[in-house]
Amino acid sequence: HRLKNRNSLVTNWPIVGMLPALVSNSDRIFDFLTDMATSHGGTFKFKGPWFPSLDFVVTSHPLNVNHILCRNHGNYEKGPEFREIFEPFGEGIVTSDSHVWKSQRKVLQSLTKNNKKYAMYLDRIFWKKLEKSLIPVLEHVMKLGVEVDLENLLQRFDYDHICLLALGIDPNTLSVEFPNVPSKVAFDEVEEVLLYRNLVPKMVWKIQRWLQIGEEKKLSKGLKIVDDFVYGCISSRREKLRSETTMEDDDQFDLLTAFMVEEEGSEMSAFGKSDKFLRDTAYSFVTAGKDTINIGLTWFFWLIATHPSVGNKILEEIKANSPTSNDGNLVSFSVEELNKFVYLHATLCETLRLYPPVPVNNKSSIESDVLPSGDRVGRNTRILLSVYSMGRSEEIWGEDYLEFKPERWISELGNIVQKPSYVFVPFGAGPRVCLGKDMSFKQMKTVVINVLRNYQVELVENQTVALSSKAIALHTEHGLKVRIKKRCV
Ligand code: HEM
Repeated sequence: HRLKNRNSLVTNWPIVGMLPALVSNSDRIFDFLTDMATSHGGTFKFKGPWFPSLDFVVTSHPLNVNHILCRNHGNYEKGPEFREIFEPFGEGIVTSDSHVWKSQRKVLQSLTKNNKKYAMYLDRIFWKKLEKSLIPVLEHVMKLGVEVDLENLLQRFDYDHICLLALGIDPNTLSVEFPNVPSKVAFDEVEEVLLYRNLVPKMVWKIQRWLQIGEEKKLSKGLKIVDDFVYGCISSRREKLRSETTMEDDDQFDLLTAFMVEEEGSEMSAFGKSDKFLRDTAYSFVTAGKDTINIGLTWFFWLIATHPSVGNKILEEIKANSPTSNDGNLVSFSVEELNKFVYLHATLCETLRLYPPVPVNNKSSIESDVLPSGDRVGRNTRILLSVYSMGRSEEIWGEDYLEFKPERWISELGNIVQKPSYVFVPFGAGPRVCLGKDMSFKQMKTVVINVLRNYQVELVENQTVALSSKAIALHTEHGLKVRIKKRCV
């Protein structure tokens, strides 16, 4: 075995396979995947125990990623194993495949891209949350002079916003009291257990589920709370729409309402509208959107605080493109106006390169295939596209790949350098690319501009800001402690 494994960073042991290496690296899992992929030319085959199988392929090779996400995407799906682990998602878009995914995608795409009512509602609720929750809470902690966990604050902002967007209800988790709202706590707990299911052999979590012990007991409890919350929103929305002959609150156009009010025969009503369908769609949407923007922003604020010259350039850009008098009012920009913030856009891309909120994109092959790297994958093989490793690849980004350098995104003419979609994939690529991409950029920019115009965000000294090992998304381990001070202009 020593001889066989002499060129590999991990040993493939009899019976247990490479599991010991995975377990001993579980606190640095994304770096472990990066080490594995890099030392094997970008693609690595992980051998799990003999039984039950835990084999997977991890790749960060751009041509393989392009092949899987775009060129031969028909052969790669989320797969039955992924759906089994993420069974709380039901038939929602995030876990579904084939015709179920196609019809959901068509409907959600037409809603998010072409529906004016939805776009207006989206802007309105985002603005309301910014003006009435985020800024007042920042103002409050500034006046008290206390430290605050910026990640926690931004998470609450995202959760309230995505619930308003999908379910039409504001759980109000972002307020000066920082309340522990049961639905949010439960959503987070469910996610933790799903990560656990990813890391242990199927047999283990299935036995725990059958006996209702350990993590699986936590999952059942959490899911009950989440389901009560989501089904509650569905029935109160139905009730409200039934009791109104004309839609009183015509501005309310959340996801649920959109499904309930669309004319028969339109794409949105084509599904039928069972409560279970609405629950699965809304659940997927909330989960896809609740912990992405805030992760991007958390790492952004950390990176600019640790690279003050970058922060100063962003401030100059904000000053150059904003109304001259800063009277403390918030400023809103159209997408076209936001395009002028080239350095800010570059800094956000650089942040997402090094800290992609979704660090690993899961796929599964349908038929066996040969990847462009020459690696063969069998039928029904689990494949992890390591987006995190791609962002830290010397081959893709050059020898300064570990440096935080927004300039790499700006051309000599001062425009954004468009990277091929398969080397920069924090939002995925191809037919399954993220449906919230444009909205995310718009919201991240608007939050940054309004926060930085009015406040200095200072890191609390002597804290360790590290990647979390307990989440599917790229959270920090202990949060991001900051102090907020008024910006003097
Ligand atoms: C920085 C922010 C975000 C990042 C980095 C991100 C990233 C991703 C990634 C990697 C995927 C998986 C693509 C695949 O399966 O190949 C995805 C899918 C998706 N995202 Fe996002 N996302 C973000 C924000 C959002 C927001 C705010 C929403 C909702 C409003 C959203 C809605 C979705 C949906 C519905 C899908 C499923 C698409 C499908 O399977 O067809 N995302 N996103």
